[in-house]
Amino acid sequence: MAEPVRVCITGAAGQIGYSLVYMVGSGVVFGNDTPVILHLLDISPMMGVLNGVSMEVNDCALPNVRDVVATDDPAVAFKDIDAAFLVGAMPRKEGMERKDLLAANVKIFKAQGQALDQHAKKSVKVLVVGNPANTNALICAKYAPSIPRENFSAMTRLDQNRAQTQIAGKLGIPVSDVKNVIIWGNHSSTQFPDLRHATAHVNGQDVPVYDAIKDDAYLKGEFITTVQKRGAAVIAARKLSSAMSAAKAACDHMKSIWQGTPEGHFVSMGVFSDGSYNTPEGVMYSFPVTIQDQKWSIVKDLPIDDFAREKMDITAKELCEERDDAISACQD
Ligand SMILES: NC(=O)C1=CN([C@@H]2O[C@H](COP(=O)(O)OP(=O)(O)OC[C@H]3O[C@@H](n4cnc5c(N)ncnc54)[C@H](O)[C@@H]3O)[C@@H](O)[C@H]2O)C=CC1
Ligand SMILES: O=C(O)CCC(=O)C(=O)O
Repeated sequence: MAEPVRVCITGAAGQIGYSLVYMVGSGVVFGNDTPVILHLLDISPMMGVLNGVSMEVNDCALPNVRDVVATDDPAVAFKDIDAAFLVGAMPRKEGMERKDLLAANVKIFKAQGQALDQHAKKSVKVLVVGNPANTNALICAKYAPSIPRENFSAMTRLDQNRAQTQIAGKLGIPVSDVKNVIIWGNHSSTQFPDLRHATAHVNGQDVPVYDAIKDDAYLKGEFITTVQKRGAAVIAARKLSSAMSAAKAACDHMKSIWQGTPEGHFVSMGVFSDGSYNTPEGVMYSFPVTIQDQKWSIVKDLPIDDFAREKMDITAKELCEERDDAISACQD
């Protein structure tokens, strides 16, 4: 068996945490041959609940879980960790946009960036889930200057999973037969779920989704708004934000980082823009990436038509505004 991987989950006493802790412990992310030591962080008033979560993980008798550390001290939670799921943050309520959370949540990510900088391994891979995820990831990386900024990413995998599922449902095929859907930009209602480069496995071959569905009005209209507004639809139905699906997407994202992407497949995640596709350099923009040896590369040179360009610019503008607001909130 490999050496244990130390994995921190923040907000571990919350909704997403409740599913995520189990999934990470089950071996689906780091591999069945890789033991994990779970570092669970939440705030002091939640320690009773967190201890209950910790008891339950132990009671799951998961062969991969070597130890569980439950704490309200970031210095303990981030000590020598290899991977972090930063979930702990306030979720939005009905009627709010995710950016309405910025002022409250961004300071958490400033403080956690500083703590990661001091206590985590320099090779730590940090996935930011707490909203607004792209901008929180940017702030977290900014305050952790000793950790390479490529090690930080923001979650748009839930949007990718939602988009794939919509298309699979429309075609009546398994979700695994839809590939290379792209989420561009922000994990917000301005995101652009793009099917121009996606394929579906139909009648024994991979065909472009546009050719398989043959309904441009749907693909450029209802499909996009359904994915953009899916988070709000779940809140309206459940009176709570997505949790099980968010935990699954977080596992998919970290598994892609840890285990790489299969040949010919790409996945979407928020990463630092290098200006690719004329996006603003330095914001955490969601791009299609491939991953090898735990390093991501933006998929280059995909053709972008006028329809896509306009949508990619709208979400870029929002990310620049969020970045500016976040930087001033951190100076207050
Ligand atoms: N990027 C994405 O696709 C998604 C992001 N989210 C976001 O994830 C976040 C968490 O959502 P839920 O688990 O539903 O919320 P929740 O309210 O059920 O749990 C959040 C937990 O974080 C804890 N927490 C708050 N401040 C903390 C801090 N400084 N350090 C450690 N823990 C802290 C809380 O005590 C609570 O236990 C929200 O911001 C939500 O909007 C949710 C779904 C999808
Ligand atoms: O929509 C929200 O604000 C909470 C959960 C989320 O980000 C999502 O479901 O996509």
